[in-house]
Amino acid sequence: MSAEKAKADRRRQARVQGAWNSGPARRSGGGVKQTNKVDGGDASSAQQKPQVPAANQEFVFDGSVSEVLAREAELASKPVTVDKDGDYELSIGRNDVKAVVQMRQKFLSDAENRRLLAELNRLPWQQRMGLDQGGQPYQEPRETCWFGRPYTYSHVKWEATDDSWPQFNSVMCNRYRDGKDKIGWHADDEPSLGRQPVIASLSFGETRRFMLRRRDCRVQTLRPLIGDPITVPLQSGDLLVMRGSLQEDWLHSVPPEYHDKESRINLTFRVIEHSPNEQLCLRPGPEDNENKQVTLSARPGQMQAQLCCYRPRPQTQLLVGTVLDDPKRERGTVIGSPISAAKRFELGSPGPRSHEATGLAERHEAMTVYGREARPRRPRAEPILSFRPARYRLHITELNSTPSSSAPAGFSAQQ
Ligand SMILES: O=C(O)CCC(=O)C(=O)O
Ligand SMILES: [Fe+2]
Repeated sequence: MSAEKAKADRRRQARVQGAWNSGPARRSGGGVKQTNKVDGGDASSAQQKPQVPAANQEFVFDGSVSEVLAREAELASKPVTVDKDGDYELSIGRNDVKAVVQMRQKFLSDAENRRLLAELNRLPWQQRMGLDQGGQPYQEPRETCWFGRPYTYSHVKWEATDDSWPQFNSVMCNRYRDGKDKIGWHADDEPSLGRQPVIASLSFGETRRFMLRRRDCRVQTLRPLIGDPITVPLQSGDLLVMRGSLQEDWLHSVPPEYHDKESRINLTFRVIEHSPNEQLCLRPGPEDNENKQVTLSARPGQMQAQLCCYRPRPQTQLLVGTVLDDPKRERGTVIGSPISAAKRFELGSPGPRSHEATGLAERHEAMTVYGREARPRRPRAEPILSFRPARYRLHITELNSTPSSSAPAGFSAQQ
């Protein structure tokens, strides 16, 4: 059977097993259930592709993952617009974590929106220089402003409504002065945001198109079918929340417009878990013997990563070198070569994007890295993110050696 025919068969099968309806989602035992609430787009292209859903209908699916993928592919084969309030499940990612956008139109009242917009225009906007992927400098095609920890902007208050809402501690501000200003395809997937971050975006001023497109496809053969972007027209006062695997599996952008546009301001509220290469400078105070520790990252119901610094008894010969993991004791211990001078520690979790933190330890001071399980708030499902001491790499270099120097002084260990 040719690949084309196999694809067509899969799509036909998905059509037979799934059914569009306008009522509430049907419960089913077992299988994969996916509820999509998407608009179908314009009528002319709907004619070419007969299985496109009508506006506001729901698709309830009982079937295998490959059938769901075929269904997704069919949906993605024509442009989709997210322009109504609702929670949109765009795809199912690793560990069955869904990529979700939540739309709340007119989240802010017009009066509140106007008042905030006037205030926002007075922020210290800058047009900053960045480096593109080839390392070439470029000027950002919009104005930006950042408020990180501590969070000082106080006009927008977020009350947690349930424990899946994080306590935002930072906000990225973008000002698109006219239709030419834009932000290119990207995902907010920096290590400092943690895995599967919740990002809340508030828009002010001119309506602009926020676009979403699949970064990749889990089933290679479907790749050509997954590609048309989803359009989210973001109007003044709209709240859009990105969560789940959205940053892993999707890219987003605000493209330039080819007709006149007024200025638009967008705020994206985020949780910065830690800054890469942050100097933790964990040192027990000279006078006291107090141990110090810092939490690198913590998520409700999941492992907490901590870096702990303590002053051992004077007669202890301190050894530094690798991180041992003892799941029973739930801690890693730093052992190895003796510390003779101040050392720099770089702590990173493995994987394509490593989370890194740097700590300092002086003679007679020890660093311990450990993860401990936070008390789960709800029954633990498949963990989305777990920090396990055994998976940490600990690099030890002399303080005065540059990070890029080939072989670190001392030694470098990887579990
Ligand atoms: O302007 C927007 O709606 C999106 C901004 C954005 O994606 C970002 O700041 O990362
Ligand atoms: Fe973004």
